[in-house]
Amino acid sequence: MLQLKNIRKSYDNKLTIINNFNLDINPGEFVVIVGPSGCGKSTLLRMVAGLEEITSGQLLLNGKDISTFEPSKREVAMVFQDYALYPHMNVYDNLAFGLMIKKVDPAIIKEKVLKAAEILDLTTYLERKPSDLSGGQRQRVAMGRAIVKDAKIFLFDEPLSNLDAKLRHKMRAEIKKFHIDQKGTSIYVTHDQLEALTLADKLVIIRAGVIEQVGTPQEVFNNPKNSFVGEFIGTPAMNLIEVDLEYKDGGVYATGRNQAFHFKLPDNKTKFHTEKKKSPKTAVLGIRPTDIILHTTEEAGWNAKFEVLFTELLGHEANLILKYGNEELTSLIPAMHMPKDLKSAEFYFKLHFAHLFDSISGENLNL
Ligand SMILES: Nc1ncnc2c1ncn2[C@@H]1O[C@H](COP(=O)(O)OP(=O)(O)OP(=O)(O)O)[C@@H](O)[C@H]1O
Repeated sequence: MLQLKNIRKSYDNKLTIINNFNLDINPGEFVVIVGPSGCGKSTLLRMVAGLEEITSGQLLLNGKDISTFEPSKREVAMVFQDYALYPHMNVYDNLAFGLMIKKVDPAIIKEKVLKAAEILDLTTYLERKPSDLSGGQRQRVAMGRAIVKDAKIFLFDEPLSNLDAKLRHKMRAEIKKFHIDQKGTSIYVTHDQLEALTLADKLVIIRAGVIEQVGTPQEVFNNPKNSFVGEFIGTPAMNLIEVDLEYKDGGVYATGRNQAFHFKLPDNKTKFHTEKKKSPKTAVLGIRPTDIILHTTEEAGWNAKFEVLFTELLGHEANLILKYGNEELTSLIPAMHMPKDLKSAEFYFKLHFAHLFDSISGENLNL
């Protein structure tokens, strides 16, 4: 088990990049750390690898503090975004190099390299230089170097960001398979929330070096702790709409700016009032694009008319940009449901899936 306890990183004791970072990582877990560019993800990973000094806090591996250990003594292997392959060496030597430096018996090196090459389907490329490989093959060589190290913990620093979309999708599946086959523990850093949702057993969302939420992808997606997480996870991004709240007739009513819509909130969204006895005058309504659908006559209630500003056809889905006052909302609907009259189409908000966030702190009012 790997534990990060009160980890802090600052440069020159002034600029704090990571603050009070606490995380438990269980054996065999695939942990994905996701956050916007510059939030400290790579720094965190480099501290676990031993490539960056930890300013304060503890890094415990099975209870033992390894925060001052040399990288080679940490049982970790890191796969970098730019693969960090030696350009003048062929694949075999790239895989073997780390072991050669450690003066491992050549027969054992050969055995390990050939095994790693077989696992990663690289056997026919062993003589090639990195420049003669595709992006995906280079990525596999980088993973091969992690395998031959016999590491228990694999660290991935945005390993797919240099690949095109199709290959990224393929390599994502390969990395997950690699993790399962190696029976190791993986920590994977990305700013791509789709990669995060699809790979993680445990998802960690960070902003400016601080953890915003930890949970399974489903937990985080269904119950975002605040509007930052709600907007960051899920694509297209969650719509955030400022609303005024009114408390009357035993219910809570929300009104959009410019009176664009007015509706009673479902009971499961008003626990902040009924159970926590809070009565804020304003809030931010978070609603996912897939929860704004075209209104049909069977559905009663929470509907409003919008102009469709423009449409993006994505094969079987369509992204609609709706005009709301001076703002825009996004709706994602099946392409076959495209409205006929784009000037005035009626949409239905699935409010029982919406979220209400505090106007100032952004906290989910119902959690
Ligand atoms: N040696 C350094 N001295 C001062 N600041 C640094 C140093 N190295 C990194 N930083 C700063 O630390 C912050 C976090 O950097 P880091 O590379 O960890 O972010 P990241 O979340 O991995 O970003 P990205 O997704 O863009 O790779 C950034 O603001 C960066 O400018």
